[in-house]
Amino acid sequence: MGGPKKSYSVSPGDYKLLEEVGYGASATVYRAIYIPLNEVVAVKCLDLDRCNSNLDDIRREAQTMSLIDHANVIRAYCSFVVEHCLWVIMPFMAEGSCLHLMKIAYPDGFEEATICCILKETLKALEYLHRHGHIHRDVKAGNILLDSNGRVKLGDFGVSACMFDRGDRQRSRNTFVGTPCWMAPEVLQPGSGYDFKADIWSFGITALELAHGHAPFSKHPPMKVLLMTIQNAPPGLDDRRDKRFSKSFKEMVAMCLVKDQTKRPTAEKLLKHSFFKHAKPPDHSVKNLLADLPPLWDRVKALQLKDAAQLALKKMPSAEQEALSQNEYQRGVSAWNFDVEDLKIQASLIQDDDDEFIGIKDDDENLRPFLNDKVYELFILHPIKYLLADHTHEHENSMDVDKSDSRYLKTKYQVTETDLLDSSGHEKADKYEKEGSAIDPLPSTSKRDTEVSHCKSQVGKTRQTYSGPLMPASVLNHTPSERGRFFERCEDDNLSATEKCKRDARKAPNFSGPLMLPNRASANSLSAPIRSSGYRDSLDDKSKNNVVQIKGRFSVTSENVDLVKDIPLCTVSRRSSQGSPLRKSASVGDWLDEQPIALPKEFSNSAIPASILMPHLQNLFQQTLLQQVWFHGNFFHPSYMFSNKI
Ligand SMILES: Nc1ncnc2c1ncn2[C@@H]1O[C@H](COP(=O)(O)OP(=O)(O)OP(=O)(O)O)[C@@H](O)[C@H]1O
Repeated sequence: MGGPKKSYSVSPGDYKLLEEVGYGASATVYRAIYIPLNEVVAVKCLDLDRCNSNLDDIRREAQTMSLIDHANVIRAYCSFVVEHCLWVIMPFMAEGSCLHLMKIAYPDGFEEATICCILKETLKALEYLHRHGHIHRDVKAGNILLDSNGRVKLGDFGVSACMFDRGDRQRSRNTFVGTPCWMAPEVLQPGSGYDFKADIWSFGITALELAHGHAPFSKHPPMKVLLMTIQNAPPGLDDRRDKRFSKSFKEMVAMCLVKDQTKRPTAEKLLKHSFFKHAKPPDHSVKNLLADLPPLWDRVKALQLKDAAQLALKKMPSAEQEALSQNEYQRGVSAWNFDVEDLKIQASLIQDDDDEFIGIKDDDENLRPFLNDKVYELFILHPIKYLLADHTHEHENSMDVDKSDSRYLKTKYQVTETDLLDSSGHEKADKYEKEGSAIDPLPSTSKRDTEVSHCKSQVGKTRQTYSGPLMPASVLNHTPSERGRFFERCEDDNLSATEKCKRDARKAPNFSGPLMLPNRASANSLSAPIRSSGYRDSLDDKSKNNVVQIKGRFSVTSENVDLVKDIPLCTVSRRSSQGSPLRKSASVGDWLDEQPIALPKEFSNSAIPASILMPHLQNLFQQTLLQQVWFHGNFFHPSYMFSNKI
């Protein structure tokens, strides 16, 4: 928009990669200089090793992204393949995502005026995308990006959706991408198709995320999130709990979070809602949020550190973890227990909205026994305070940190798992419980110092939370050798940025991003109508009949979807809860052939019994995990995964 478009070369040598400014399930994002124009850009390095897609398809998808032309949507300047990566060159959004901003400085969410402004800009982006036939499919605070002027753009459009797909084009159009907490019920539910209204649901969830600092159900394991989305009443702003928000905000959110997608408003209509009438311009209200924050890359490192600490906790042997997380285990919400009976228990434990608040602080709270109070407060609860402080004398009691604390804070980010955890976490937990106070930090050792100096930001890239990731048991229940492998991935300062990028692309997978659920080909059957208007006419007649989804200019159809062919079957067989054998294919289609999942009419959206939902959801998970097994080949061996109760 506005002015002639600059052109950007497709030569990697023209880009100098600088700091890492973001990471997601499929990509690492760097700040970079485009040397010919001496301009700062963002380079998103997508890992091609993990998708096995046809490169032409991926390129075409990226080109589609480059045609996007709207002030509120991130546009790709160009894209090209560099060894194992697809590099997507984009405008650099210097303040990163709203999610990062909340995590670092606004853990309880933003004020209403700010939320209103961010949401309005996001809605304009959605209105544009929908009008042009795109479904974003991953609307969330993590994909709402801010620049230094407070401008708001919706990012992560298009490419990531295709990155996880495998094989031919038709098949790739039959894969759903999303992140559990933000996924609309119809997307998860057997027997229903979905369309652009799924974005409106995600938009409503994003509104709650911006209001509270986290998405509803975000601390629950993905399986439970799926169940809650389908079975519970829609989340919303509560009159009692959310007194600080206006009636019109609450009403607007409620309109988005209607389970029946046909009753949700379009983006265009929503823009006319009274809530958005008095939205302030972003350079006013959003820019204020950004004052006095450290540079994005420092924030990202701080968050990686926090994630690493949380991950370190989760990597503890199960007995130790159990000692710390008795409550969680008792509630049946341990992350990766896929036993159907257990899942039924989990479902029966889902009672009311308050449930989501039980777990909100779990991750942070779980770290408490292992950290000195001040370290805990600085690093975990208020990382921004630490970032903003003068660390020149951090070894000398700056910020009132004891000398013993500063062993953990040697330099800003040089803290490893070893620093954060006692070698005997269990003992520490016991001691903590007995004494009811924080435990003194471990003495620093030379070995630890060596590890510290070698491991920096890499650890954070395997972040894992309950809200987003699908993390197989094999990841959580690490064997010693896997733990070793994890911490092998240390920063080598001698690597050039380009080498770093290439190296990152080969890293172990990160499951913390979007959940990819195979689209249900039979469920989204020929009869599944596209409920959208406006862009349907652009589809040819043949595809109209079989449309299950529209993605970009491309329609998703159910014909020619041969999901079984050329996808290896896993050797392990398994039974559904009804006792029918499920074939272990990476596709969903063959399973669907054997196990039609259309539900009897009497089961309304919110009243599907767990006994019916469980096999379905279990299957979705299973398929997703199988996808991951297939993608990552040697890294996760199916037999290992299935031996872990999946
Ligand atoms: N153009 C940009 N400028 C600055 N930061 C960016 C830019 N694009 C992405 N980021 C940062 O990088 C993070 C990851 O990017 P992105 O969401 O595109 O990756 P992904 O692997 O597709 O993520 P996801 O897990 O959401 O699918 C974002 O959350 C954001 O913080």
